[in-house]
Amino acid sequence: MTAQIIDGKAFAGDLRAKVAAMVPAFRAKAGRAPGLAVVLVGEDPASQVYVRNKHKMTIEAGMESFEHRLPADTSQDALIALVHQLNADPSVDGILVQLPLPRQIDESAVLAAIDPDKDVDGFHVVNVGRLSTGMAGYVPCTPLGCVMLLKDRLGDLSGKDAVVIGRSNIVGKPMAQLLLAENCTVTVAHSRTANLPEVVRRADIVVAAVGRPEMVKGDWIKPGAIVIDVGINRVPGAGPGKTKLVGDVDFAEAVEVAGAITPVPGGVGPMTIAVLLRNTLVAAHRLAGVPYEKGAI
Ligand SMILES: NC(=O)C1=CN([C@@H]2O[C@H](COP(=O)(O)OP(=O)(O)OC[C@H]3O[C@@H](n4cnc5c(N)ncnc54)[C@H](OP(=O)(O)O)[C@@H]3O)[C@@H](O)[C@H]2O)C=CC1
Ligand SMILES: Nc1nc(=O)c2c([nH]1)NC[C@@H]1CN(c3ccc(C(=O)N[C@@H](CCC(=O)O)C(=O)O)cc3)C=[N+]21
Ligand SMILES: [Mg+2]
Repeated sequence: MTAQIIDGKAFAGDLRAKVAAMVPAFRAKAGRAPGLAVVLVGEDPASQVYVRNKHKMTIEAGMESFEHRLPADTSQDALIALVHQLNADPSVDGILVQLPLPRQIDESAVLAAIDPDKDVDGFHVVNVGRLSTGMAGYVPCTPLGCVMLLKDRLGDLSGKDAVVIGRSNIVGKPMAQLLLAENCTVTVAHSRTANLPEVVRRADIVVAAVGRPEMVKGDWIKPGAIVIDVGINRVPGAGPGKTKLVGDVDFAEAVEVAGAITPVPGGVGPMTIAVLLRNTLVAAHRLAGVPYEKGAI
């Protein structure tokens, strides 16, 4: 049996179309477009690609995109001053500071400076606390995108055994919180986990967010399990100087065992940007006082 391939790119395209379809009504009521500000510090090539894609898709959704590019030697105070300026700007509904930041800058200090009501990444401690206590708030885009794909495939997730590999603040931990909120039995694995293959073999749902190319092997997967591969790893490709993207899961092996699996590229990655636009639309409604039908998208 070969796994079904979960087409995150198509799902994300539908989600972006739904967001775009709601923008004209918002514009009519609020007298302005939703606005997303993206701040990039330094010249990391991968980050530049993501920021360019975000800008393009924000415009395509009918929203305003404000790009702020700062040099790699920017001070923490200067970055926080920009964040304060964006907090106060009524045309900005969402603020995203691209991570990772250069080493002279304390990430948590910058995230703490973002107005929680504009924190469309869901990284501010207030939104982290809201997620873990079941209050409404902004949920990190990548994990929320993963849950959307899982619910589309499985419907109700109640009672499923889920294993999340990775415990970062931006993927693993919020992923575990969301699965818990969906009534999964959640195990969070990490670099100190003993017998990782055995732990993964128990899971009906496997979410891999590790950053190690093709680490999760086919014989770690319970037959029929759903595999969500968050990993984005650039590795040498066919031919000199060529590179390709692979996930944290050995796709060729896992596809023979899993019930369904996300590919890399074309799986979770495109969902992240679509959810970012969705969160920005929600933020715009809240900040402008325009009612947003709960669960509209
Ligand atoms: N598709 C998307 O939109 C996004 C993709 N990503 C990708 O997801 C991956 C993870 O990102 P991120 O969470 O930021 O990464 P981090 O490096 O912040 O976290 C990696 C986690 O994996 C764990 N880990 C490392 N090695 C092992 C191992 N051998 N066995 C088990 N666990 C291990 C670490 O454990 P410990 O805590 O013990 O060190 C850590 O918790 C990356 O490939 C990244 O590029 C990230 C964000 C968005
Ligand atoms: N504040 C902040 N928020 C983030 O959400 C954030 C961040 N910082 N820093 C970096 C990570 C990574 N990330 C991705 C977004 C889209 C794709 C994506 O679209 N991937 C495509 C391929 C893209 C390519 O070809 O390189 C795909 O998987 O099909 C991947 C990764 C968001 N991140
Ligand atoms: Mg990190």
